[in-house]
Amino acid sequence: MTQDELKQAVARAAIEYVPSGEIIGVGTGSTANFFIDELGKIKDRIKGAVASSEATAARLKSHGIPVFDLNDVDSMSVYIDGADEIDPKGAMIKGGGAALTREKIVASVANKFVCIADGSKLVDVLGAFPLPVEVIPMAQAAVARKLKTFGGEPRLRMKDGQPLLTDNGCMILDVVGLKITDPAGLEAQINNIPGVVTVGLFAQRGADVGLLGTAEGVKKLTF
Ligand SMILES: O=C[C@H](O)[C@H](O)[C@H](O)COP(=O)(O)O
Repeated sequence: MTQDELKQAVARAAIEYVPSGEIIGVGTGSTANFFIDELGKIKDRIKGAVASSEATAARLKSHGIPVFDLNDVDSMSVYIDGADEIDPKGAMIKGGGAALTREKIVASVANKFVCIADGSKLVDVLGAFPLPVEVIPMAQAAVARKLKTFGGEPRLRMKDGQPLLTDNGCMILDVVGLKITDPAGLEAQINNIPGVVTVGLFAQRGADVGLLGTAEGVKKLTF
């Protein structure tokens, strides 16, 4: 099976977690995109969705799925999204697609986080994937100096020769070479650096369910 087929399989499996008549939270990225395409097939069953990025909002709308402003939604049963890495306790690295801040906000309002990913994303220890940190632009050099003290090498994410700007008008530092043995502790420490908007560690609020695509089928993990 190709990686895309594995992503499609978990996207289909996630439909089981979509409650009828409700608004759900929807993540960002290639796996989330496959999920949105599946959601489009059952769109009449749901009231709508809250999007974690402009790209996701556009894709939801292209399927005719109503997109709600988070400020108009008090709670959601479920948030469904991909991950760059997930560990055996459900802690994740996210933000490879630069959507980490809105993803963390929307996920925080949902009762259940369902992580959908191909099986290669399951790791024993987080950190082989560079850890994204969204920063206020005027603070990026100062934050980078602080991040070095954690033992990693921060690199400013670029696009077309310019620093990439997120949906929030901020920049991303990707921290290479971290071996993350205490994800929740590191999440708190990095979030505490002035100028950091969000760190792409989702450990204090990790996944509740993992649907992982493998050649043998979709494996379900509960955390
Ligand atoms: O910012 C992007 C998100 O955190 C994605 O959920 C993550 O990068 C995984 O993306 P993909 O499903 O494309 O591997």
